[in-house]
Amino acid sequence: MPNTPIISLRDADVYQRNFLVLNNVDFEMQAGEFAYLIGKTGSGKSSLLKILYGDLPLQNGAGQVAGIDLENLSTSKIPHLRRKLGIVFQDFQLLTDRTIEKNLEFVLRATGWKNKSEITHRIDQVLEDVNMATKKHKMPHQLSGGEQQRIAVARALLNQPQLILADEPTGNLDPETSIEIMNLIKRLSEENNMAVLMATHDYSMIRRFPAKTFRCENGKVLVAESQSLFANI
Ligand SMILES: Nc1ncnc2c1ncn2[C@@H]1O[C@H](COP(=O)(O)OP(=O)(O)OP(=O)(O)O)[C@@H](O)[C@H]1O
Repeated sequence: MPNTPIISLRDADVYQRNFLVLNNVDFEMQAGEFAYLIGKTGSGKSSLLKILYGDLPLQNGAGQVAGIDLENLSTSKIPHLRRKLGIVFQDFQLLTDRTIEKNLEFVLRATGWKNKSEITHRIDQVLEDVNMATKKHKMPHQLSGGEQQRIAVARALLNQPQLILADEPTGNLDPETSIEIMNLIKRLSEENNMAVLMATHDYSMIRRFPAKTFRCENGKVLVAESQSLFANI
């Protein structure tokens, strides 16, 4: 549907157990848009992302992600939501006991893929997308942090999502590798018209790759004014 936002929240409350982390959140992102999510430690960035990928329930308010309603999202609907998203974490979260190929195959099978040759083909495609085709048979521990994050990005791409949610994806990487990963995510977002919402503490990345920036502050999510972003650094 044209002009349907990829993410919308209306008057949404975000709880961690009984603790109200964010309240009356109105938030919207359009297809293909790239945006940052900033805010102090504990301000609610991860909690907001968790609402969007169905890891926390939306208790009050309305919301949809990639056309799926977040209100009353039943456990059985969560896999459907997750197939429409790619998620990238700070700590990569690869399965350490199997090769890169088997890591990717695991996700495809868990999301309903059955045909062996289609699985192999899709794995080769995403590894090509992140320039990691030669690492297919390696174990995660044989790769550098930056390479492991590339594989995590490839894993996020498997089901051709319209949206990537990234929680501090450069948080464990050195500055040079962080730039590489940012270039990769930016390129993939542009090539595939894929929206990206990236939580980060890394203002040097925002400075280098400027984009719309939301800030979690005092229980609210606001669009950050660009001139105030770098006032303190
Ligand atoms: N599992 C949990 N149970 C109870 N409270 C939690 C839980 N996880 C987070 N919180 C609380 O919710 C609030 C928001 O946490 P959240 O992890 O969303 O912040 P954040 O902005 O992502 O922080 P950081 O930058 O440190 O990752 C914090 O006060 C935190 O203590």
